[in-house]
Amino acid sequence: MSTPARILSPARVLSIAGSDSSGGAGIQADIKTITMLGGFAMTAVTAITAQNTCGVTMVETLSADMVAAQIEACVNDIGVDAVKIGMLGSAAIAERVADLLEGTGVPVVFDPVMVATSGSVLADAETIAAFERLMKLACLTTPNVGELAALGGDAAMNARGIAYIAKGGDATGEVVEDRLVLPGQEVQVWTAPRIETRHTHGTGCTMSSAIAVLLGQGAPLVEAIEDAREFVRAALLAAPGFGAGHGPMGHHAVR
Ligand SMILES: Nc1ncnc2c1ncn2[C@@H]1O[C@H](COP(=O)(O)OP(=O)(O)OP(=O)(O)O)[C@@H](O)[C@H]1O
Ligand SMILES: Cc1ncc(CO)c(N)n1
Repeated sequence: MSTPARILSPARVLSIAGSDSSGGAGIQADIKTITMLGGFAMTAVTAITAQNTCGVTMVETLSADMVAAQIEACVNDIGVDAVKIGMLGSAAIAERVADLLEGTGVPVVFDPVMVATSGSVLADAETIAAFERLMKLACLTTPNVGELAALGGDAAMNARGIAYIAKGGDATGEVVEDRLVLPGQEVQVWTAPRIETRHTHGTGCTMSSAIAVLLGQGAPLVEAIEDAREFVRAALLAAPGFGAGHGPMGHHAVR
C-alpha cells in the first residue's frame, strides 16, 4: 500500500512566538495545534515567560540576533510553508522579523499579542508601534476585541489596507462572533454559541497557528479560518480542567 503524500510531506510551519511554561498558550499551544492538524512544527522563541493559568510571573526576552538565527536556521535547511507570529517581546525583534519575512511570499498569520488571558501585559507601547510592518506583510492579522481597539479600530485598519479577522472570544454575550475584513471585499461574519468555560487560555494562539498550518497545506483563507474555528471549538470542549485560573484547552484530545 502506498503512503499518502500528505504524510510524506507535512506542511512546514514556523511559529515565531513566546514560550508559555504552563503549556496552554504561546509556542507550546502552537506546536500542539500544528502537530494535531498534521503539520511539522518549528519554532523561533522570542521570549520565555514563567506563566500559569493565573498569570505571568516573569518574562525574559531574547535578543533580536537570537530570534533571527533561529528563523534562518529553519528557513535555510528545512524550509517553511507558512509562518505564525505571536508574542514578539520587543520592538527590535518585531523589526528584525519584518526584515526577514518581507518579500518572501510565504503566508504569514500575525496574532498581535498584547495581553494574556490572565490579564498580564505581554507587549509594551514601543513593541505595539512596531507591529505595523508585520500587519502589512501578513496575509491575516488576528486581533481580539482589545487588540483591535489598541490598533486604532476598524477605521484605522481599513485605512491602512490590513487584512484581519476581529475575534470575539473576549467580548461578552451568548454568541461569539468572528469578523473577517479583507481590503476591497465584503465583510464575512461567523457566529457560534459561546462555550461556557473559564478554560480559554491560548485560544488566540491556537486559532492563529491552526490557520497558518491549514494555509501551509494549501487551503484557501476562508476554508482555513472555518477549519481553525472548528479546531478551537473542539479543543475548548476537550479542556482538561487544569489550574485554578484560565486553564488550557485540550489540543491533545481533538480527533
Ligand atoms: N468561550 C468561547 N466559546 C466559543 N468560542 C470561543 C470562546 N472563546 C474564544 N472562542 C473562539 O476562539 C477564537 C480565538 O478568539 P479569542 O477572541 O479568544 O482570542 P484571544 O483573545 O486572542 O485569545 P487568548 O486567550 O489566547 O489571548 C475565536 O474564533 C473565538 O470565536
Ligand atoms: C507566551 C504567550 N503568548 C501568547 C499568550 C496569549 O494568550 C500568552 N498567554 N503567552
